[in-house]
Amino acid sequence: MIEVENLVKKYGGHTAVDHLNFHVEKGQIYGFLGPNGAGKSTTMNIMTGYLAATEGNVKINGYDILTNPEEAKKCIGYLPEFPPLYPEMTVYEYLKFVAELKKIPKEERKKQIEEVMNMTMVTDVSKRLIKNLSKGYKQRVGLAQAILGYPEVIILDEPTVGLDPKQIIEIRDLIRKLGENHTVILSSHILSEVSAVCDHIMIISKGKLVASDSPEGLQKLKTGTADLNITVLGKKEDIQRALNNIAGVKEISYIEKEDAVEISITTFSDTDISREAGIALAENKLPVIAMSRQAETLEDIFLQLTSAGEGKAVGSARDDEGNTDDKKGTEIDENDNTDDENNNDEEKEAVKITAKVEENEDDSNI
Ligand SMILES: Nc1ncnc2c1ncn2[C@@H]1O[C@H](COP(=O)(O)OP(=O)(O)OP(=O)(O)O)[C@@H](O)[C@H]1O
Repeated sequence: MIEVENLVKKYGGHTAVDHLNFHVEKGQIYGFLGPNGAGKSTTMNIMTGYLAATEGNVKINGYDILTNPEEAKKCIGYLPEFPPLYPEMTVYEYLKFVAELKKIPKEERKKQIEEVMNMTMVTDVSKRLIKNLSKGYKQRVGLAQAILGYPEVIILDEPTVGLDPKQIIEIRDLIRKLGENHTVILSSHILSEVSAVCDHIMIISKGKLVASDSPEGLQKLKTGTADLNITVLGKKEDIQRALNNIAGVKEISYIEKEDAVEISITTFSDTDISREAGIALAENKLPVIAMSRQAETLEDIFLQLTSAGEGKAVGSARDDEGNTDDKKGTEIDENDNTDDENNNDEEKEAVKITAKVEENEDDSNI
């Protein structure tokens, strides 16, 4: 349905998209996931004919987007990161204008406009000027114009940005519904967003595809470990002695503070030694002042993939022949993240900030 081959985009000396290859099959929801600046919008703009590639090509239903743009574009509905809305038009006028541009037969226009307005929940504001709508409602109008004409492929660049939590859930439901009859590709920098709705996730980092798999397949990239962090009052030697005989410990490290020791114990995720460790420390009169256990999450994998090595392929990314690479996780070069440790921290921070923004998103409705 969509074939992206050897795609490269350079902005001056900066390579935003770096030899991307992937295929999109009919009737699935694909998530294009990557941190800010990974190259998602650039790739989507090239796929939809908004931007020319430096190298490589994109075919939609066999039509080359560069040499046969009219036929290729007929198959696509696109919600860009910044939807090209006309602020002086009402919602209905704008959708009518888009329906004309998309050459939807006159007798079908009214019905289709009403259907997509219902689907995107903008019927209530159909007579309002677009410039007076909130960001959330503008985004829905952008989505409505992408769906008009019911194209085979719907491409959505960060479709839930600027929406409040309730609207995010509504738009996710809508995307799931669209996925029943359309191929949908959506981009996001939020892992929970794509894992909630997508059948297949492509992770992009620094312009390269670093993983391409189902959410379940990506789960398998987990190392299956959990970290138990304990802060104990006492001497390191006494604590070491107390914890010495506990089975199931993969790794243990101690950081000595003034009168306390911070212990970090790595175990397999199905082994929880918190109770045993607590008892052993209590029996040795070593007071525990804090204890927490954290299993590795899909988010950790996302952070590892987008900060490790310079975009080495993992997961089952297809090669040019459509073969899949089954060596899941084996090609992440752990020694190759020389200057990326800081990025990892920055990205962790970015993920935290994103989560906060999602939680606090303003719901100023219209
Ligand atoms: N017109 C442009 N001129 C120069 N550099 C650009 C231009 N557009 C994008 N870039 C750069 O290309 C890289 C990829 O940008 P792109 O917008 O595709 O990333 P993204 O993954 O969509 O990020 P975001 O989620 O922040 O939109 C970034 O480093 C960006 O600064």
